[in-house]
Amino acid sequence: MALHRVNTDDYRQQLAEKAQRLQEAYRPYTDLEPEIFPSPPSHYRLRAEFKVWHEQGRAHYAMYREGEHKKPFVIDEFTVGSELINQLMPKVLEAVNASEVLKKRLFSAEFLTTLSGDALITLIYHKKLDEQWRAEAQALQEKLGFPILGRSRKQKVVLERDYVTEQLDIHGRTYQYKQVEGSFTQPNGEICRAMIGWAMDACADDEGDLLELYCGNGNFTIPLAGQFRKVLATEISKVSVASAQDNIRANGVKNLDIVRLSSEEFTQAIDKVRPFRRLGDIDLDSYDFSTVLVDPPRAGLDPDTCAMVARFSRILYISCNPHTQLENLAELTKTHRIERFALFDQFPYTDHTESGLLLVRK
Ligand SMILES: C[S@@+](CC[C@H](N)C(=O)[O-])C[C@H]1O[C@@H](n2cnc3c(N)ncnc32)[C@H](O)[C@@H]1O
Repeated sequence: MALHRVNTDDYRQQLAEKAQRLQEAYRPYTDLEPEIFPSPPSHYRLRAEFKVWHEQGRAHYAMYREGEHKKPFVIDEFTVGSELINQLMPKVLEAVNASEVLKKRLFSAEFLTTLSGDALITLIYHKKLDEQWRAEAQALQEKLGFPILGRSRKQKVVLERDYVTEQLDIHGRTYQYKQVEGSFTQPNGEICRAMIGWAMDACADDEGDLLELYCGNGNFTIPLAGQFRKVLATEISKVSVASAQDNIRANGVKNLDIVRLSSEEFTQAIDKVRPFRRLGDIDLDSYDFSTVLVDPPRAGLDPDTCAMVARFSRILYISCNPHTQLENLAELTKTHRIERFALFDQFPYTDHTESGLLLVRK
């Protein structure tokens, strides 16, 4: 289904059906009913990417229907996108259509917004971006009051900044995050808050140290650091690690180290298969890990990481793909039982499901 327009009256029903499907799928491993975290029924997506379609000299936003990748259809609203995306869409399009320089060979427009009201617009072209483009994009940026970023093959033109700043209120505290264009950020802001709050509750009476793999920009790590003695987090993306370092400073966190290591590399490091210079002076033996948090990409945990994670007393496993989480559960439930089970409706009106599990050693 194309998601530019949705029927919000169906929301509760589709969520109930999704919860039932999830419960059925996990029944081999747990009798628990999932705790359900609903999304706002509209305007929940903080980022959006549109194809730009040119017709009779005018540019339009367009999307593809699933399975129809040759023929996009033109849209003029995007009800699942944040209010701010919907406010910016016509303004950007009007300015593009009023300027040959901004319009010519523009093929994609991306919007990144935050719950706290920040935004960044990326315009992507099939042409080299020159001084004239820069001047016109600068004028548009000033008119909009939000930064514009230009991209084309091997070119990235940052006029003001290439990131947005998010502020999330969770359990009475406000956390600040730098979110860089092109790097991973949770698409549904309210669900992101719910997931972090749930993870904090799941670790509330934990003592010891936390290890986090796939930590992104420190989205979970920074609030969770307040609940542990020491935290070590790892992530593969250079850009996300750099944002995480900035986010540590911005939030005044003192007990957290972030290292750029893939989960496969971290598994080798902790098993002393080989040393990693990227660990610097971090002594892995100085940690008394009680909990591991994993939030892997759709592929789930590779077999070696899964086996390493199974050595922890408590495993907090956030997943955007129940199929791979279930594959990992076949292994993890040999040693652990599921104590908490949650459904976060990150992607309403689609079959995509985000789930959370707390596994505790039997
Ligand atoms: C689903 S995102 C979660 C990020 C973070 N937990 C958050 O809430 O924003 C998965 C993250 O895993 C990272 N990643 C992908 N493959 C990885 C690997 N093999 N090892 C470590 N990190 C990886 C991605 O760069 C991405 O930041």
